[in-house]
Amino acid sequence: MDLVNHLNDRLLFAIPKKGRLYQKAIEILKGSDINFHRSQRLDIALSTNLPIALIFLPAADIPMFVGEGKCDLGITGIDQVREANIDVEALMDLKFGSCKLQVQVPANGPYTKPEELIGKTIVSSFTNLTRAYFAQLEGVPESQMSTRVKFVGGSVEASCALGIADAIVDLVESGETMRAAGLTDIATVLDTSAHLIQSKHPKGDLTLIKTIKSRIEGVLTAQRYVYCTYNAPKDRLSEILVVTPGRKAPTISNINDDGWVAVCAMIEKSKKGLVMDELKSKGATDIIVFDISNCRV
Ligand SMILES: Nc1ncnc2c1ncn2[C@@H]1O[C@H](COP(=O)(O)OP(=O)(O)OP(=O)(O)O)[C@@H](O)[C@H]1O
Ligand SMILES: O=P(O)(O)OC[C@H]1O[C@H](OP(=O)(O)OP(=O)(O)O)[C@H](O)[C@@H]1O
Repeated sequence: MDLVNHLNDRLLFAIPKKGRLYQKAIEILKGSDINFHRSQRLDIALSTNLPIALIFLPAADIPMFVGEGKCDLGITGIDQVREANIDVEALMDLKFGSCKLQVQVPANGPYTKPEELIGKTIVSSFTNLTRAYFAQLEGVPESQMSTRVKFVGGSVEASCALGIADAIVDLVESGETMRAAGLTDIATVLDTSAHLIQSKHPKGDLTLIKTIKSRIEGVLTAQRYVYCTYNAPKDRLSEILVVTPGRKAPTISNINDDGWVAVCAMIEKSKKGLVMDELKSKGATDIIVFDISNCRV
């Protein structure tokens, strides 16, 4: 099938084609019921249930495609958006791909503060952000800065050991790569995570964009919350409800026992242990927690 000829009447949605963001981005699409079949080695996939075409691109190229309006929506790291210095709308923090862009130096070397690197050589894949950071540190425009910034596309962490850099600016999540290369961090240039981004001048159907956004919000909410239900004695209800206020308010239903009601509320997954302990200690019984597979909020 000539896929390119099927793109005109579809909303183009840019997705990272590989790397750290790929798997989680695919999970978001699945959770949002955006079904598609991607043929091997093809970077375009037509959704089978919505007028959407998924365009698989390197994470670093997505800001440009969305910024220039070639794609209406995209998923990429906010680091890539800032590095590309392209004007797009950051619609939503997707809460994955979280890491820091950091200044790193040899752990047993002479540098302990970024100011000590002024006039030295820094290697990074994020040369624009690195230049901007050191120009600001020097207090001069980039055209006048003395710090040299060189580009390396990958394995940036090897640059100091190989003698091409005094320091690097690279992403750190667990810190394993940094420590394995004998480096330590001395400053943070940027905190980043994956975002849903939108063109400032979308060409596609605005209602569809709104629907996609609401579905993705639903996926994120379903990941963050669980559904909690329990029975509560009426005479302690007010103190028990404080524990599970719900997103809007808890649902309270009568049950076939005059002294009791059933309560349902969404609670934060990360707090469920504490919430269940507290409910029990205040007299609630039959406390059950369910995962939420999907929701709209
Ligand atoms: N260790 C990490 N932890 C979390 N997020 C990361 C990490 N490394 C990168 N990211 C995020 O993923 C984005 C893409 O990085 P990645 O290293 O996957 O790039 P890539 O060049 O597309 O893939 P590859 O490294 O496989 O060539 C980064 O811009 C950042 O937002
Ligand atoms: O702090 P950590 O958990 O070790 O993660 C940091 C590493 O992850 C990224 O690289 P990636 O592994 O994606 O490969 P790359 O160097 O080819 O980009 C990043 O560039 C760091 O090297």
